[in-house]
Amino acid sequence: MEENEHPYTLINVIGGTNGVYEDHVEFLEKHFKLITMKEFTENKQDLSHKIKAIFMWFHKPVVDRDLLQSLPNLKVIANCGVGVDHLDLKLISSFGVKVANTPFAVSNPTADLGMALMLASARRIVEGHQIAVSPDTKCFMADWLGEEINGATLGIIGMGTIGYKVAQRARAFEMNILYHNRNRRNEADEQAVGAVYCPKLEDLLQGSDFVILSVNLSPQTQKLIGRKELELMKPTATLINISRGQVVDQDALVNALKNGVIKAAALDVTYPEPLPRDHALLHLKNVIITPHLGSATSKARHLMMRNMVESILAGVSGLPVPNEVHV
Ligand SMILES: O=C(O)C(=O)CO
Repeated sequence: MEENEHPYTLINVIGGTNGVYEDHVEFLEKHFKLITMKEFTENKQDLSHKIKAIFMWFHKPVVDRDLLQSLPNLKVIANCGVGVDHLDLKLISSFGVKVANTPFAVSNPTADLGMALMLASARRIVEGHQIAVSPDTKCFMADWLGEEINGATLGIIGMGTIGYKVAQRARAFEMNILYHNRNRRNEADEQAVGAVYCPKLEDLLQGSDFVILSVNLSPQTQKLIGRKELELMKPTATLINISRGQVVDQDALVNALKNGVIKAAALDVTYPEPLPRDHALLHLKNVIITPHLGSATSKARHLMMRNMVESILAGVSGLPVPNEVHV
């Protein structure tokens, strides 16, 4: 393809662990002329009218009013992942720019990770590994007792695509399922996984052995789980977060974990990420933390990239944008 046939796009990070991998770059280059943020900054005059799309890989580049003003022909921003809480959707839409995300690419691996965290916490996998590899360990199969999840009650807060996939998995583990969501799911969906709707969050919190957070971050869900909510949970319960760190009041969580208000937490997300090395959550024995691994599988990352390319190609051609996020 000739260079001038390419719709222009803007890509920020290439290479590195959090970047766009080499084979992904080759794939993108089949469709687009790629311009890095650095190249754009150094040559704004020439490039600003040419750029029609932003390829947003893990929150980069930062899209603010200045950037939007400097890209008069921008049509679409494709965001990797489902969460768009780092984007000011109203501002972007006021520039006539569309935003797309990749909800289907991330839902299975994120739901899998929720189950992995629940099982790891219940069966003390991380502690078990440390015991197994410790030079001081003399005997196995002693007192490292955990809990079984079958027959336990899982409360799912946020029954969107990811929450529902968690429910499907939990059903296979013979768990009882409660859920709380803005909108109740239809009867067929509920029956397929045996989920019971809790219009009141407190009923879910009081009745669950494991509580998993799979809500979007919004002003309504910011610090949804604070001191009051933690105190409603069973002292034997575990909190699992696969949504966003800000959904939990972390100071309240630290207190709850230190004082036996709840038993344990398993967190794929924190605020900030990573936590400062002296943060209390990193030093509590009853906490497992993973570094935001929800969508971190090679299958998901490739699918994300493919979905983003599809959204950009449609957006720059004025066609309906697949996976458009509406304000
Ligand atoms: O898709 C996202 O936004 C995620 O954070 C997946 O973990």
